[in-house]
Amino acid sequence: MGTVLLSSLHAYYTSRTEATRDYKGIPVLAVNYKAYPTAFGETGLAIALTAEKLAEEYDGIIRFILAVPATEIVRISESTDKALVYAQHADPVEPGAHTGYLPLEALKEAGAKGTLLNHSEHRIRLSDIDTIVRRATQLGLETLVCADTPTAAAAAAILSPTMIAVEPPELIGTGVPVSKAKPEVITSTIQLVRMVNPDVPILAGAGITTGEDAATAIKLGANGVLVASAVMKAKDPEAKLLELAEALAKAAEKKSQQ
Ligand SMILES: O=C(CO)COP(=O)(O)O
Repeated sequence: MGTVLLSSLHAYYTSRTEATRDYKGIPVLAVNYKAYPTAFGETGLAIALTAEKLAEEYDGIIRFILAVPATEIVRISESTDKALVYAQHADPVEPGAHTGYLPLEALKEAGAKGTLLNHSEHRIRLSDIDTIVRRATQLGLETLVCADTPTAAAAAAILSPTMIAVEPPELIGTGVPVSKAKPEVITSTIQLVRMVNPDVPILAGAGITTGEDAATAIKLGANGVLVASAVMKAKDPEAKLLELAEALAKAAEKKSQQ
């Protein structure tokens, strides 16, 4: 790719992402609550309070994101600050006659700081991702776009979301970690995404269960992990969050010394 094209793409990314936080260098621990029974009511809130406590302890070391069900955004965002509350999906509509849809403005009003988009369990069209990322940036909301393959991740990265996550659907919820079973998915994603977007943080997800799984993702070059069942189905979610946070912090520190 020509240098002129690359530098104009870079200027474009900078203009699109300046409304959002600087994630550079700080590993991300993103927890997707999905619609697990523990995601709602008191249990969902308890997990968020634990994450908030850890986010305060690990301030400047780990960035915590909680992608919670739409019904829980108000409750959880009222009790968190350092752990950022995201929605799990947004629709490409403005407030108006759209029964059952989730406009970005409504998510923001409820207290969300961003939204997950295009999860394998809730896919949307590329053109809709483009619209939502653009509008979210204007509204000061972050976007974490999920992709199922390295090429899909690169396609999403060109839209300049706040972050990208690659998650092979066949490993989601299996407890078989992408970082060990399919490390090439992470390394190819990094390689392809960096060809079109030099800065966007890249998370790895699917089957990430232990601190070691998370550390391996960092070793492979990921900027963080997106996890669900390991935390939401844990007997002790607090211990699991701590295990993941400690491992991410250690792996990131080791990496920065290399
Ligand atoms: O889909 C995921 C996160 O968005 C990954 O799910 P698991 O962590 O349960 O494999």
